[in-house]
Amino acid sequence: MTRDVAEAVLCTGLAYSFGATTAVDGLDLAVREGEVFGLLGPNGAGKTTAIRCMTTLLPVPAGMVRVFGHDAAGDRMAVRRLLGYVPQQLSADAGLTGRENVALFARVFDVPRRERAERVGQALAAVGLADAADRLAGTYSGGMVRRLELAQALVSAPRLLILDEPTIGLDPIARTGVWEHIGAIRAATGMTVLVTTHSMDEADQYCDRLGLMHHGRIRALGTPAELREGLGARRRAAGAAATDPLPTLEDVFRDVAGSGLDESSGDFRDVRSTRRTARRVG
Ligand SMILES: Nc1ncnc2c1ncn2[C@@H]1O[C@H](COP(=O)(O)OP(=O)(O)OP(=O)(O)O)[C@@H](O)[C@H]1O
Repeated sequence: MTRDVAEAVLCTGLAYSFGATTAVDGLDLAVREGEVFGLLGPNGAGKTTAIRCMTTLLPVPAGMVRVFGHDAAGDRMAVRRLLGYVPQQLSADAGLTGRENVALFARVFDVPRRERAERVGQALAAVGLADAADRLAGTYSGGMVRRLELAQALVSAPRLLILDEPTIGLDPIARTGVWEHIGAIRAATGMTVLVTTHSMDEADQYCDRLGLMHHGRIRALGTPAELREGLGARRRAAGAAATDPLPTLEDVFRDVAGSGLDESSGDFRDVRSTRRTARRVG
């Protein structure tokens, strides 16, 4: 047990299938306490399914997932108390104000009644929504909705924040805003962050370490620089000139995922994702 405690998340041979479809296929992963860990991978790689297992939303056998040493199967409530989760799907209610949305989560997560109003105010301030707190969420821009969802996840003061594609569908300024708030909150609290993203630029800029998933498993793991340099070294060993430019993260991604980027099934999923986002922010 003590060996695992420094790890915010430890997945050991994590496997999950939907009927005949294997979504996660023996995932081994350790997310270290305090880091921002990015989970990358083409559409259908199994990222969301893996995350849903970590959050206990999908049931897994004992021993496959531990969160700060607590087993996701045997100790579900302890795991849930430790984490905040921002799913891809809209979790804010357009008919409530920002403050009411966050207060709802405070109640659900058992924030003590006496502390609730203060904690809700703090969470809204932490994501830059103090001034807009009493407006209906239906009047918010896409970036504000995402930050509101961040506040909902933060109100229970989680040690681990899990975000599934937090910037999808947002313009560049709103994206930067979301990341800056995540960075500031993490600096203030030491919280661990696990994030999925399709943006190589964001992964490079904001994540301490990355895991590239393909067909349900981690295929490459390291800091963005380690991943780029590793591919560069393999290319030189295979005959590339030493003067060739260093590979980009996108090159690393293509090297790992190969045809996964071009699968026609990915296009449909992409479109579905984008539509989902358009609906959320519309
Ligand atoms: N509820 C479900 N029922 C059946 N199959 C599912 C379900 N959810 C996911 N899958 C399948 O499991 C596999 C992994 O999907 P998952 O959503 O975990 O991938 P992902 O890496 O998160 O993809 P994306 O980047 O598009 O979000 C895919 O083949 C997908 O079609």
